[in-house]
Amino acid sequence: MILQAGGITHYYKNDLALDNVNFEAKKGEFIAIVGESGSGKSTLLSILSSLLLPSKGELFFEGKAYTLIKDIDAFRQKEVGFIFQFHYLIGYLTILENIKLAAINKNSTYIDTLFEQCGIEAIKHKYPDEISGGQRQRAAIVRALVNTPKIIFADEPTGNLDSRNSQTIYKLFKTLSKSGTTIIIATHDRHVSDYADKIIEVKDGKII
Ligand SMILES: Nc1ncnc2c1ncn2[C@@H]1O[C@H](COP(=O)(O)OP(=O)(O)OP(=O)(O)O)[C@@H](O)[C@H]1O
Repeated sequence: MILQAGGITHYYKNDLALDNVNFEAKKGEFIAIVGESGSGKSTLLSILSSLLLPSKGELFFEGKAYTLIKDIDAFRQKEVGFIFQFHYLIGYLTILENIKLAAINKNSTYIDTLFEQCGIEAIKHKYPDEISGGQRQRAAIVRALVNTPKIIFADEPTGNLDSRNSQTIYKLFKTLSKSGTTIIIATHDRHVSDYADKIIEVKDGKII
């Protein structure tokens, strides 16, 4: 297992958002966390990705407890990648400059390969407001991949895309997972079941 979580419980002040959740992901697995609004998907994803500390529970990355990871900043920069509903690209920079900003290793050949893989090589010198929403989200995927993470976490990555663009993103996730990157996404979109290896449904803070 690349990621294991046990007994994850989370409270926001006194409100229970997650109740004793267990979760595991294998290398190269594409897992979708689905559920109604407010069910706890984002909270679970934030905890799994180390952005939020749970009130209770244990997390392990490649068998090592998160609490024992000495350099959590390096972990977030190198081992995992993040994609959000809003791409957070910087409007003053071209797509390529946005990617290079995030890249530890600025090797252009590797970055070009990612652009090709995500089908957006033609727009790399454009600015975010000159391209479509689907292209912006694919640029955010290139950025998430640039430091060769082992796991990609995506929170509502297709939340502002139409169904055609959503399918392109899911297909890309599927291809990435087949080449060994673990993909964990939170989404309302049940069409993801056509692509994901595993669907986890969250309801009222519990996995059902
Ligand atoms: N920062 C916060 N402070 C207080 N309560 C919160 C906070 N974030 C989430 N909650 C509450 O925790 C519960 C789970 O929220 P969460 O955002 O994880 O659900 P979700 O399934 O991702 O919802 P959505 O699909 O609408 O994003 C909800 O009851 C929500 O109101």
